[in-house]
Amino acid sequence: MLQSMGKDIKTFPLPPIMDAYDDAIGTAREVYEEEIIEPAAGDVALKDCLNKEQRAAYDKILSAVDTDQGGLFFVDGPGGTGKTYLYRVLLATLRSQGKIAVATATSGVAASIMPGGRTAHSRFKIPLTIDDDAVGAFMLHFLSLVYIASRCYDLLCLDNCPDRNSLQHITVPVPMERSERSRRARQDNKWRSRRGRSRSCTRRSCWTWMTLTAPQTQRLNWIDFLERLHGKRMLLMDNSMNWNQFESMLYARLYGTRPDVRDALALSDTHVCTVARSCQGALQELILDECPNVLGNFVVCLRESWSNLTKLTLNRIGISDVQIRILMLVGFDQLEEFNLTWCWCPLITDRLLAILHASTLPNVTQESVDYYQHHCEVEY
Ligand SMILES: Nc1ncnc2c1ncn2[C@@H]1O[C@H](COP(=O)(O)OP(=O)(O)OP(=O)(O)O)[C@@H](O)[C@H]1O
Repeated sequence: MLQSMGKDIKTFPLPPIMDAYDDAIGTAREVYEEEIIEPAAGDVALKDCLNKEQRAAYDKILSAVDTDQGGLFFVDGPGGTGKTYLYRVLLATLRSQGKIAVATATSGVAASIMPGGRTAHSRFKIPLTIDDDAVGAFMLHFLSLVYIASRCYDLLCLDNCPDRNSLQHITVPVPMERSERSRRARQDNKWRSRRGRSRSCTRRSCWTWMTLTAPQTQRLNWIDFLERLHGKRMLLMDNSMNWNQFESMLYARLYGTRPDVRDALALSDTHVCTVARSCQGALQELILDECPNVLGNFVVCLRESWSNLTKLTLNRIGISDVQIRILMLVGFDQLEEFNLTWCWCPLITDRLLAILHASTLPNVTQESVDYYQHHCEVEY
């Protein structure tokens, strides 16, 4: 057929692989690859041609990005009504402002018609072998929110979303207004603990608050993950039997040093606060003291084993004025126990967690994947 048109297969070579990424630049590959996409000047100008409905969607979505409020929008319409056109303009506008807009689609064909488009499976490293569409769809949205919340990306377009229902289960958290008290405290460069002691609060805004009680191998992967999300200050509550080993690895990974304090509450301003198994009383105090001052991006609560402490943590955070973007509870069946009306909270079960680890985290070991495959009985 090609020959009949005077062509040859050699006229259509594979696109060249241009991998200019270099670890040494210190930017994550996912961010680098999106940052280098140049918006076509013509695409930015297309915004003047948007029709009324497209313009309304464009304004609403851009406003959610510009005001830092976030949002989850489902753009629907019959074929040929201009959805991809809208994405094209949005992508170009944000990219021309130096923001990172990620164009993904669930099929290669759909991805190829968006500038810089990639399949979601490729972008988020979702394994193609996922057998349950609902899980796959949920993961797409979940990961997109994680990336956006982590400030890696400003906007994510997911064209040809396979499962609109999964969107209905997800609402995006609206960051809470910080109270006057916190603002004043920050201005004074002090905050007052429950017992009236004053401490410096200048760096508290970057706390990442985690409760980690997952198996050893998984825990290390979470550290990689959070590192990638630029979360540097962490409070780890841990009930690991292998506490010393874990703690050493954590410190070595983050700081190249070992902690001074072992098997004790070690709370300081030096980025990582660790709490050992034997210190539950101290931990309780810590929660009461520190939670009102957490302004981090994430609360990650894994497992039920410290249910009471987790509940205490959540209640403390709930009554404070925390700007929490994503709360994940893993393996908690009774969400109503918690006062969660203030926060977006998907329930991540073991199965989802296994996929998350297997697909997105670096250095996932076969051992950790096997662990979940053999121990996961709860289905999403
Ligand atoms: N406001 C507009 N001004 C001019 N052309 C437009 C406008 N909106 C869409 N188009 C054109 O209409 C055609 C169909 O638009 P588009 O591909 O965006 O539709 P779609 O809803 O994504 O379709 P599908 O669901 O089949 O993917 C394209 O050629 C596009 O350039």
